[in-house]
Amino acid sequence: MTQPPKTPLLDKVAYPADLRKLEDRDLPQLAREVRDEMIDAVSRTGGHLGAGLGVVELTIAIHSVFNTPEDRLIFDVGHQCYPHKILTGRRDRIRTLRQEGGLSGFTRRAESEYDPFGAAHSSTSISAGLGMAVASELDKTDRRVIAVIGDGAMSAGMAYEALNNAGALDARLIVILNDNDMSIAPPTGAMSAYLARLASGRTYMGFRDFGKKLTAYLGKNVDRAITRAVEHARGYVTGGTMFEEMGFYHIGPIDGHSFEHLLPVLRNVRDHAEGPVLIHVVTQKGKGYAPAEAAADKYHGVNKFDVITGTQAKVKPNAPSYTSVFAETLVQEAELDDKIVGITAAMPNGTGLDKLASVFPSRCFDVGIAEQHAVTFAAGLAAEGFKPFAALYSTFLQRAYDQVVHDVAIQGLPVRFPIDRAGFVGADGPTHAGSFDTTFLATLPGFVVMAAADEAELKHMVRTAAAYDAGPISFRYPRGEGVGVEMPVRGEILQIGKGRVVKEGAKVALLSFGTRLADCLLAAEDLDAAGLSTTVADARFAKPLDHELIRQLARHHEILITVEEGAVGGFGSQVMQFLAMDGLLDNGLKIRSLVMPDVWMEQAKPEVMNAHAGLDRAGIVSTVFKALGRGLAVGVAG
Ligand SMILES: Cc1ncc(C[n+]2csc(CCOP(=O)(O)OP(=O)(O)O)c2C)c(N)n1
Ligand SMILES: CC(=O)[C@@H](O)[C@H](O)COP(=O)(O)O
Ligand SMILES: [Mg+2]
Repeated sequence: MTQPPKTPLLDKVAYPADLRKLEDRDLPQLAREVRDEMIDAVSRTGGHLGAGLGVVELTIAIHSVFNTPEDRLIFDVGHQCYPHKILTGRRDRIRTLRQEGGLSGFTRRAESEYDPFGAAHSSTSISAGLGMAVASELDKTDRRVIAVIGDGAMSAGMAYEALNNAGALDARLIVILNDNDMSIAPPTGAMSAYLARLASGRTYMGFRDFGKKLTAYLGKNVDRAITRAVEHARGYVTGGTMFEEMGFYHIGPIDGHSFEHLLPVLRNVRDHAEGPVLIHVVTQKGKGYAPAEAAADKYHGVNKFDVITGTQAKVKPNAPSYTSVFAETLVQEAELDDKIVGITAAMPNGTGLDKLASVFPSRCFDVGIAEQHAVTFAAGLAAEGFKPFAALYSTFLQRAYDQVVHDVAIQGLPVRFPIDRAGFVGADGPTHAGSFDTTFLATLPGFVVMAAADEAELKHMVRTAAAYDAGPISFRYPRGEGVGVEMPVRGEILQIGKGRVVKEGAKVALLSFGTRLADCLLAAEDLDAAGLSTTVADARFAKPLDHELIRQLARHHEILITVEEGAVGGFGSQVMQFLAMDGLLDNGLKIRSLVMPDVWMEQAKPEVMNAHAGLDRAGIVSTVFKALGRGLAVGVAG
């Protein structure tokens, strides 16, 4: 491990107020030191590296020019905010990023007054900023609001809804479009191509001169149409037509790594802008760290790494990851069925759909950060007889809920929903936990909702989903590696609504939905050893439920425990509702539902989060003992 870098200038800058005492000529040195500090910190913690490296100068320039935190600075997604955290009183904890008990990897209101709006999901900054700008006008304060949004985040519909509204309201909002020509993967879509044209066809302008000219044109009482015509005639403004037509004053492209470009523009905008302004800033993801600059993904998200070589720590997996099993099985099925197509919302690598794209490029679609569109696009394909797999992370599927309900479920369209990152995801914390999918899907009439207990089950579920044409169907699986079970050459088609008994017992029944099955089996060992003969069943389906199986478990056991890595309202609630309506609760059955607790659980390793949630072996055993009114037996896990 290398020593932390020497940072003499940064050592004098704990807060933006310190930064504002520096001369402009000191800022490049400060930027070098912030970069060194960030690289060192992330090399120890892992996390989002490339995006933060790309906005070091921009972050310094904004804090230097604007009066944060009184002026509001909002980072879209928030994964690029590490330099901001270093400069806003959190440097002493920067090496706790994303660790249990440490700093969040995103902006969070609870963490600092310099984080006026929390994020982690993309494309919310312009809306939130507009709300704040309007609040400032209503409150008659003289506050500036700055939203920094990436070119990837600009692919989401919500960003355009906000631009549309901001232009109409003529609010005093400053949008900085941080264009590094990258999303997590290379960006896709017509908008990305448009930005690339704006950025590449022009040279950066002479900004000292430009800054002076800008002054005259930014006031509220200025007729922007005349101003624009004059500017175009004089060549002060290049491109940007689309933003201008939406009512924004568009400046750029400007070099986001040059303080000479950034400072005069930001100062002019601060002092003179009255209406909405969009500054198109061009940056390089991974800037200033050679291994990141050279990497195809620009080190978007990294494990711990060696600072000298850039080599990331690799943990040797014991089993294939769920994502890779899904991806390989989908390719296998797609080879046999040309109606299968894949859809990702800007997560080709994370969902494994890059594998499908490499084999069948014309049958795999990266639609950008556009989950709502992804789902309705899939619905359109399904309506025409295709078999779309809309592969989304559980947390991002939340954004497309009305599309799931209105465009897919009500019409009974056979869209397949592979749901990755279901359950606790670890370092990304509560914004990314896959908590709610079972709850919000199993409540929809006609939906088939599955969860894989291990990687072989996942293979069966991919095949089952491919074969199922009667309506929407989903299957969830977690982040990380599988259990290490033997894998079938090809998945089986599961009978819809049928679970399986994995281990027979007589007194206690553990009914698992998803990958908690492994802990149920371990808990059963402890319970058997304590004289409590335990049955373990894998429900496979939260909808339709296996009524026969549940009846059998309820009738022949004293206690029934459901276990799932999801929020209340999901599988356990479905089971409870069935038991209640079937009269099976009337005969003294002891039933407990183990779910994620009703709090926003902070980041930690997933196994730690499961233990805190009482969803691990010890938690299951302890629930059984409590239900039976017994203390924990000595020697039993816990
Ligand atoms: C709604 C939503 N979908 C997907 C993601 C995953 N995601 C995080 S960052 C990112 C790329 C963002 O690209 P950009 O805004 O250009 O920022 P950059 O990393 O290039 O700085 C994606 C797809 C997300 N955070 N939120
Ligand atoms: C910021 C963001 O939303 C993504 O970068 C996310 O952190 C990726 O998560 P995985 O590492 O689970 O793919
Ligand atoms: Mg980008």
